[in-house]
Amino acid sequence: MTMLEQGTITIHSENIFPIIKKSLYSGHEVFLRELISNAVDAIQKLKMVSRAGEFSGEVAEPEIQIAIDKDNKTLSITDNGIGMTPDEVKKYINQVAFSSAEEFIQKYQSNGEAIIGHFGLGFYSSFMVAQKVEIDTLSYQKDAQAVHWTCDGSPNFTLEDSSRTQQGTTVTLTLQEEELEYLEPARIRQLVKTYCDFMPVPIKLDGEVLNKQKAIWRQSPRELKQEDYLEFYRYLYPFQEDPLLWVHLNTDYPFQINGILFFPKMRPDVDVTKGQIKLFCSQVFVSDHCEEIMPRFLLPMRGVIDSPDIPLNVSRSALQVDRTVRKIADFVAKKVGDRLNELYKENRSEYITCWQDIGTFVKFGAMNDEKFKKQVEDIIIYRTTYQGEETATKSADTPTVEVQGQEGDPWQEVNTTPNQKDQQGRTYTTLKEYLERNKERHENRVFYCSDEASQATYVELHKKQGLEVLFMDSFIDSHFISFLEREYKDVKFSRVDSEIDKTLIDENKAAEIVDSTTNKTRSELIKEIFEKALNKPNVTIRTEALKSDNPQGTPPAIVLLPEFMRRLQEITALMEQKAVQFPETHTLLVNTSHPLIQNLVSLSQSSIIQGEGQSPSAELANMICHHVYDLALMSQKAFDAEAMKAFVERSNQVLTRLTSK
Ligand SMILES: Nc1ncnc2c1ncn2[C@@H]1O[C@H](COP(=O)(O)OP(=O)(O)OP(=O)(O)O)[C@@H](O)[C@H]1O
Repeated sequence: MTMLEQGTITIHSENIFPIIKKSLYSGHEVFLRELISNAVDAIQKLKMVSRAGEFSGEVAEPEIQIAIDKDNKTLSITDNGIGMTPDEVKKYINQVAFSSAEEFIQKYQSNGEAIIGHFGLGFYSSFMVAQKVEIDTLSYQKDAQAVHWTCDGSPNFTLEDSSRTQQGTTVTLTLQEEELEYLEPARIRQLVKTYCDFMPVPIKLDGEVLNKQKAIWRQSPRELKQEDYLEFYRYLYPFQEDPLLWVHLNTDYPFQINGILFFPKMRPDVDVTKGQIKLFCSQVFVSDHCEEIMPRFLLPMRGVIDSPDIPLNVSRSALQVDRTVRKIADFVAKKVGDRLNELYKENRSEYITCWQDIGTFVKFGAMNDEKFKKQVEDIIIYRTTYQGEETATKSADTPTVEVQGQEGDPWQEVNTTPNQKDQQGRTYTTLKEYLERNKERHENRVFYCSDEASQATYVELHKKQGLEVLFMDSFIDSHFISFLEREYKDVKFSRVDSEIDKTLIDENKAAEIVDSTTNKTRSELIKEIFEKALNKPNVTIRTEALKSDNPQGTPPAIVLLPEFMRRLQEITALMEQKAVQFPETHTLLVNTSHPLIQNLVSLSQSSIIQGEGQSPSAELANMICHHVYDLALMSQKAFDAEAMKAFVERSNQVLTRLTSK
C-alpha cells in the first residue's frame, strides 16, 4: 500500500470548546469542586516545593477563600498556593487538556499530599456557569510577574500584567444569568459540604470555615480510637444506630486505597441492593453510588473508600468499570474477611454479639464468592442447644487482656479462652465442632431448627435425649443449608421435625402385647384407633414409644414431613412466588408412651366392650384423636379460620365431656 500522507490530527478549538464546556461534566455544580480542587492542589504543590528547598519564603497558613459579590454577579475562589507564572498560564491554562500534575509528581516526591487534578480539563468546567472567567495569579517563584488572564467563553483570551502582590491565585467567575443560584451562600455551603468536606485545607466563606477537613480514613488506625470511628460514622450517617464493627482499609499496594467500612446494624428497611459507600478520589467526593467497587454481598456496608487508583471518567462523577475496579472489589472482600477472622480469634464475645447482623452478609458472601468462602468457612457459627464444656461457660469472670491488634485497634480485648456464649447465655458453635462432637452418635448428620417457637417441642425432644440441634433461622439459611450440603458432600441436614432419629425411640416398648384376645401390640392398636378416627388416607400414622424419663414431658404426637418433601415444597413455592403450603401428605407419629395415648387406648377399649354404635366414650376417644392431631399440626402450619373454629369448638366439647361426670 502506498502511503499518501502522514501527519497530526488537528482540533479546531471553536468546535471542541463548546463540547468541553457543556458535555464533559454531568452537572453544572461540579465547577466549584473543580476550582476548589485546583486551589487545594496549588496549596499542596507549594508544600512540596517548599520541602524540596525551592521556596525560601514563608509558607502561610493554607486557606481557600470563597467570595460572593451579588452586585457584580461574581463568585471568586482564592488560594494561597503555588500560583502561576505567565508562562505557566500559557502552558497549563491556554492549552486545554494539559495538566501540570504528572510533571509535578515526577519532580517532587509527594509525602502524603495527593494531587487531585490529572486530566487538565477541570478548570474549563467553570464556563458551564460563567460568561467570563478571570485568573489573577502570582507565582511563588522569585521575582515572578503577576498576571491577569481573561476569557469570555470564546476560544480567545487576554493575558496582561497584574498588580497582585499576594502569592497565590484568584479565579473570578462572572456568572451567566441562569446560573445566579451560585451567588447564594446556602448553595455554596451545601456544595462545599457535599464535595469538599474532607479536603485537607480550610475553605472559608465570609470568614466561616465550611468543611470538616479531617479525613480520618487517611490516618493510620494506630492513631485512632474507637470513639473516633464512631464519631465519624455518626457524622456521615446522622440519627442512625451505631455500627457493629468496622474495617479500616489502609494500603499502598497493589493499589493505593484508604477507607473505613462499617457494618451497620441490619434493619428490615435497608435496601441490600443499593450501595451505601461514599467514593472519594484524593479526598474529593465522587459518588455515593459506587456499587461496582464493592463485592455484591457487602453492598449494605457503609463508609468511605478513597483511592486515586480508581479509574474515573474525566468528569470525576462516575466510575469506569474495568479490571482494576474488580480487583479492588476482591481486595475489599479480602480485607473484610481478614477483619472478621481477627475478631473471631481475638474477641469472640464481640464476634458473637455482631453475628446476628453480620452472619447474613457472611453466609451470602460465602455462597457468592469462592475466595471469601475459603476465608470465612471456619468462622461461620451457629447457635446451638449444646451447653458447652466447663471452659465455655466462663464469661464475665474470664480474665481478659488488652492487646494492640495487628491493625492497631488498641481497644480490642482478647479473651484467653474464647467465650462461645452470647449475652443471653446462648451457645454458638462451628459446623466442624458440631460434626466432631456428634461423630459417635450421628456421623455427618446435622439436626437443625428453623423456627424456635413453632419447633420448640421437637427441639426439646432432641435436647432431652442429648441430641444437639443447631438454630438456622435466618431467611438465608434454607439456601445456605443446600449450599453446605453441596460443599460437604457427606453431610446431611435434617430439620427436627422431618424424621425421628432412632436414638429417640424406645424399641423395647413397641412390641408390648396389650390385647390378649386379638394378640395386638399397643402400637398396632393405637395405629388403628387413629386411622379410624382421623380417616385421612394422606396422613400416615406411625406409632413409636418416644424415650423419656418423664413420658408426660414428651409430646403425645408429632407431625413429620420428610426433609426432601419440605424442601421441594419450598422451591415450588419460591418459583410460583406463593407462600409455602403445608402438604396434605405427611406422617403423624403417635407417641405410645405418653399417658394421654395410653388413656386413649383404655377409653376406646371400654367403648368396644359397651357395644355397638358410637358410645359416648368412643365419641370422646374420636375427638381426642382429632385433637391430638391438631395440636401436633399446629407447630407446622397456621390454621385458617375454619380449622381454628373447629379446633376451638372441639376443645370446648372435650372439656365439657371431661367435666360432666
Ligand atoms: N489555582 C491554581 N493555582 C495554580 N495552578 C493552577 C490553578 N488552577 C489551575 N492551575 C494549573 O492549571 C492546570 C490545569 O488545570 P485544570 O483544572 O484544567 O486541570 P487539572 O486540575 O490539572 O486536571 P483535572 O482536569 O483532572 O482537574 C493545572 O494542572 C495547574 O497546573
